[in-house]
Amino acid sequence: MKIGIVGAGAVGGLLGGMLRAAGHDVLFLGRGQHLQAMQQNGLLIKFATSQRKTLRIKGRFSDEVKDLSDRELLLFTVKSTQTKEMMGRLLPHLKAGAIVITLQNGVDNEEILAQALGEERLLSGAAYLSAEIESPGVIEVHSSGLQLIIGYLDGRQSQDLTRLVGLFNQAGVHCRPSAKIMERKWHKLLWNVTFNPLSAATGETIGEILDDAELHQTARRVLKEAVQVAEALQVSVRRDIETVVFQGAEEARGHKTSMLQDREQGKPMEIESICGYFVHQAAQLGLRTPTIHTLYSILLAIDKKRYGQHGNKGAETSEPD
Ligand SMILES: NC(=O)C1=CN([C@@H]2O[C@H](COP(=O)(O)OP(=O)(O)OC[C@H]3O[C@@H](n4cnc5c(N)ncnc54)[C@H](OP(=O)(O)O)[C@@H]3O)[C@@H](O)[C@H]2O)C=CC1
Ligand SMILES: CC(C)(CO)C(=O)C(=O)O
Repeated sequence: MKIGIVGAGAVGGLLGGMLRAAGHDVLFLGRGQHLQAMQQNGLLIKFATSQRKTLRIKGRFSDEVKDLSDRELLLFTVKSTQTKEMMGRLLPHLKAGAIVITLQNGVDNEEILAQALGEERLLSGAAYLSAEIESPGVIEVHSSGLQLIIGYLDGRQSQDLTRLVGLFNQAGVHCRPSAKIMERKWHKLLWNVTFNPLSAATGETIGEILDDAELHQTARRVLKEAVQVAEALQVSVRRDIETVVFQGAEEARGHKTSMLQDREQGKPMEIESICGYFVHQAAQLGLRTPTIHTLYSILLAIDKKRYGQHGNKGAETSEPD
């Protein structure tokens, strides 16, 4: 199958690399020094916790969106700050009938992508893995497992879905289908909103947040506010969500959230998708989310300092101060 990786960073590079290693024809779209390093030496994937310690991937690495025009499957893995712009650039080059899977965090990317593409060939996926670009051309994987749950937005079961699930499993990525993918994405988002903004604002790891009595209570307040918004939006939230989120956090004690990594690396943070989304929905629903709102203001102020008046929204084209 001809596969294209739209944003060959941590998630895209890792999953594309696994698919390439399984024998698929993969084209990686990237940019900057990371792309140059991949073009020169291939992509190196280091598994920090697994027996299979490294994987050297030789493939096609490009910064030209038009090179994706013969791809049958596209993994959409840019940060959510770049969703709209990237989809706008990709759309004119998409092969008729090509399938797109977004593996981004948050629940708002699907709306933007569906508006451009329609829902017929759009899937969403929840990626349970932890990876980062360690240095140009090198991706380090921190999680011991790589898990994906994928599905069509309307819950449709189809041969295409079965085929895609098989494709990932054959490549060593544990994948299962879901008829309720957006419910899954919401559950992941509830984890992300609980820890990502707080960690990015304070510089603390998950374990440090759990061990600090004040921050721990703040995280619990964030989750309560977020669940209130989710339920007002008719999302079916599991009853034991608090237990599940905080148990999951215990298992990720050493983890630096992607938002904190972005802050430390001078990259735009996914403030709107992870945090602003709740603030804006709450405002429309007439709900109060004071803890989330405070974190949102702090993160916006951080990005304003780094990127100027437009903050995160201007970050695609501005360099950090
Ligand atoms: N990392 C993780 O462990 C997990 C991440 N996620 C989610 O997955 C999504 C992707 O995250 P992640 O992989 O960490 O992000 P990365 O920043 O590592 O990867 C995105 C890549 O896309 C590149 N890119 C952006 N715009 C363009 C462009 N116009 N042309 C070419 N390349 C481009 C980026 O380059 P540049 O750096 O120059 O912008 C970067 O290399 C996010 O929504 C994240 O929340 C979900 C689960 C786990
Ligand atoms: C915790 C993790 C890595 C999910 O697996 C994540 O989504 C993040 O840090 O943003």
